[in-house]
Amino acid sequence: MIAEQFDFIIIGTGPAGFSAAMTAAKCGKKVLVVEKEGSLGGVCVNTGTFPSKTLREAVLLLTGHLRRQVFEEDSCVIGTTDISMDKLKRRLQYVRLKEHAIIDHQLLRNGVKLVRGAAAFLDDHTVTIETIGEDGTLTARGEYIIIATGSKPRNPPEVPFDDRRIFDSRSILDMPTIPKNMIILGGGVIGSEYATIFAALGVKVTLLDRGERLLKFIDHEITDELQHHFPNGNVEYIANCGNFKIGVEGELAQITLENGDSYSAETLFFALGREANVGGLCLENTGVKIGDGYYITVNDLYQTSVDHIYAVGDVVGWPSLAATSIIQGRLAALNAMQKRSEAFPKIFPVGIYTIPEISYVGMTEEEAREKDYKFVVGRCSYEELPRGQISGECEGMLKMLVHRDTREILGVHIFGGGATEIVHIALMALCHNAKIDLFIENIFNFPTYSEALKIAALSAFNQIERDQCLCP
Ligand SMILES: Cc1cc2nc3c(=O)[nH]c(=O)nc-3n(C[C@H](O)[C@H](O)[C@H](O)COP(=O)(O)OP(=O)(O)OC[C@H]3O[C@@H](n4cnc5c(N)ncnc54)[C@H](O)[C@@H]3O)c2cc1C
Ligand SMILES: NC(=O)c1ccc[n+]([C@@H]2O[C@H](COP(=O)([O-])OP(=O)(O)OC[C@H]3O[C@@H](n4cnc5c(N)ncnc54)[C@H](O)[C@@H]3O)[C@@H](O)[C@H]2O)c1
Repeated sequence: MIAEQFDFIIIGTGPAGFSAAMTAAKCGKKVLVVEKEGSLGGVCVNTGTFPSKTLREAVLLLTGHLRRQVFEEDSCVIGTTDISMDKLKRRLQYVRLKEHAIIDHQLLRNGVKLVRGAAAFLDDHTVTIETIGEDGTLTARGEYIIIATGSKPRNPPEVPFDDRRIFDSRSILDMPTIPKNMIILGGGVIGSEYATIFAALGVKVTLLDRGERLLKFIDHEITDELQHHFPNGNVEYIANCGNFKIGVEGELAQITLENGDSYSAETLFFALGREANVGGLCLENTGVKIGDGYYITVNDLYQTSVDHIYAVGDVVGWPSLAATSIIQGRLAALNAMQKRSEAFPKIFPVGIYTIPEISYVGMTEEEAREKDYKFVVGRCSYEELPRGQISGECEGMLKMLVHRDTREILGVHIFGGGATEIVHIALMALCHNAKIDLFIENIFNFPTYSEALKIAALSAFNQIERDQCLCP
């Protein structure tokens, strides 16, 4: 069989693969994209980012979560309204289908060839594709190949997943009904986001983690705020859970901890991390090396150990975000074409879509202390923020870490409405080594959530001035 020749073969249509394909196609390259699933967009569109964020918005709308706070209405949801899993699933599917069509159309109009099927390497330049349709097995040769195969939930074999009582992040949204109670194992991003979403829906959630606190990597004051404001008080957090055994007892899922404590619920959601999709790629037919945790090893240009094979997105490990995968895909394609030299940004924001949401950029207070920085913390509470009062979002805060001598902003951490949007203003400030004066001297729309940045900057300014007066 003669293999068709391409400038680029890209394996996977998640954010990493899609962005690589578009970058190469816009530069006039002949591009083949291979996708093994029937639907385009990867975990991002089908089981991860899109569905979880769509569920969050749907739950906020249908339960009237904010409205209930503003008008002090009762919080009980299940059984009192027409919210059902079927209704939620219809909304998730509508958004997925819209996105599939957008991706399909954008690839088509940019001349990218799309083949649906599983790709595997024959050698360093050739892949075979077991197509889903009637085309059988195809072979293609690429001058460059970009692996963007993503990740899947890390599911240990001893956990009896049955997609009826015990679920992972792929299957949780296929639950037939909304349970009255749920155990979530894992206080990482997935566990914390879903815990607050289901809690807002009226589900009693028991959230277990082996760590002392949720979301260990974020500023501790922000996690404390999250734990104090769990929606409807419906989340019980159990820290330091230790080893566990998971089973089923009648119709209930059950988890027993090493200290003997046992918890049962209609649903158990296992959310303990993810692992790279490298199985089935036949990487042994290439010189591509796999490193710690089975992630593909890459250099700063996203080249694997074979110069013309690149890898991007979740398959290379941290930070494993849709946000960062998009830029990695672009960088790999640009580097292969030797177009221009851009580097992965040193500073980037993280958005966590709990209810209320969290976002941050830059150093945490704990990091600033460890590094012995001289800093002050400027704060703004949403209770005192006009926009917070008006919108009924009084649960929230913004803290700004500021260097005491230079007045440069070191980090911004936000918990509350608009957090994942306003963080980008802070990002721009950090990228330009801005001082708090930038926020103090410029005019912001009023009333806005962004004003929290101005108030926190003023609060930091006052502390610096006061300290300078005390110690001239
Ligand atoms: C529940 C959840 C919520 C999330 N929320 C967010 C969020 O809010 N914000 C954020 O930035 N990130 C979020 N993420 C992370 C984000 O979804 C991932 O970082 C992102 O999808 C990774 O993109 P990717 O292109 O590397 O891989 P993926 O999106 O996983 O896509 C990989 C694609 O490759 C295909 N593939 C695999 N092997 C082959 C093969 N051999 N041949 C052909 N095709 C193959 C797969 O079918 C898949 O379509 C979330 C993840 C989860 C699980
Ligand atoms: N908003 C976002 O950007 C977003 C949202 C969801 C997911 N994601 C991506 O998905 C990835 C995976 O998320 P995740 O939450 O599954 O993984 P994670 O690695 O973030 O969290 C896993 C959690 O499980 C805990 N844990 C691990 N082993 C344990 C054990 N044996 N017993 C008890 N607790 C244990 C860890 O302490 C950790 O808190 C994230 O790293 C992130 O990249 C991003």
